[in-house]
Amino acid sequence: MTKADILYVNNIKEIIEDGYSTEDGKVRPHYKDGTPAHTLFITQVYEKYDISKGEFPITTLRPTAWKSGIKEILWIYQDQSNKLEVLKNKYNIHWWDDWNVGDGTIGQRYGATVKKYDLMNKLLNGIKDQPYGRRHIIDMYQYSDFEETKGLHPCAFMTEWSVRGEYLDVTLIQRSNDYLVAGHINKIQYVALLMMVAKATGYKPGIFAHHIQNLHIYDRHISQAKELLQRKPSDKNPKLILDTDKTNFYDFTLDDFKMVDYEPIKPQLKFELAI
Ligand SMILES: Nc1nc(=O)c2c([nH]1)NC[C@@H]1CN(c3ccc(C(=O)N[C@@H](CCC(=O)O)C(=O)O)cc3)CN21
Ligand SMILES: O=c1ccn([C@H]2C[C@H](O)[C@@H](COP(=O)(O)O)O2)c(=O)[nH]1
Repeated sequence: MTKADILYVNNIKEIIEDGYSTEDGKVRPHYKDGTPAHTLFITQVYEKYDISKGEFPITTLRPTAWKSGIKEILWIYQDQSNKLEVLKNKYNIHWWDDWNVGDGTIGQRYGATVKKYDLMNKLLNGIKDQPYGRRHIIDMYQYSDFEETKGLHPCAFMTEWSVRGEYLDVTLIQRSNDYLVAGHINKIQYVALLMMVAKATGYKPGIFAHHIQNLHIYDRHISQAKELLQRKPSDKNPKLILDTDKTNFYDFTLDDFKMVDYEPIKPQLKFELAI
């Protein structure tokens, strides 16, 4: 059982047993049939994985769409796009379709924000020019962007980066996390980003930390959560590897990544999305 599996099971148990229910109030998301999508949630969850010591945040209790997750990261930070057409045609990902704001985009959000403020280049140049700087931050939570267009506010919205000798560490700050639909994917995505930024700036991937303000399970996902608690994890310790000589951040592709020792428990679970 990996560290990730232990934390995954503990968080699911804590949410089911001690989570606070939103049923006493109004909520924004709803299911396709119009029913409000309530959650059980816990707050201020913090996890730390030392990638340089072989720790890796992937659960083996279910398959994780890690390839699609990495492709979404390329869409945000390399293409710096908010266009669903790019996500579909270039990467064959459809999971943002329900958040089309009406013009084929997800609004002035995520990749469009990275582009508007040139956040990725500022980060890469900042780390190269002043390694021990304490201002290496990407912040996609921009209120002026929210006023510009409709759209879901970014969930995994901020990263803070630190050089520590030969290592690069990152903290992902996430305001809201749909634990069973995206929780497992979000972590892999940002380890992949850590690996790419580290390679592009000449460091080794160090510590990945993740702070989640509101970690929730939707009411229509509770039976799947209980099913996960019944499963026995794999005895393997999977790892993601970025295996390439490339050093230009914008040249990395999915094919440069390999997942080794990955034998997740099947079958995959199905979820009704809260929109
Ligand atoms: N309620 C909610 N949860 C989310 O996780 C979420 C949103 N809304 N809104 C925007 C995006 C869309 N996200 C999604 C939506 C669906 C899948 C999903 O269905 N994943 C399946 C299929 C993977 C595949 O296509 O390969 C999975 O097995 O992980 C994943 C992330 C993450 N975000
Ligand atoms: O990368 C992502 C994107 C979205 N989510 C989830 C978290 C919430 O369940 C919804 C967003 O709803 P809000 O009411 O805006 O919080 O999407 C995620 O977990 N990861």
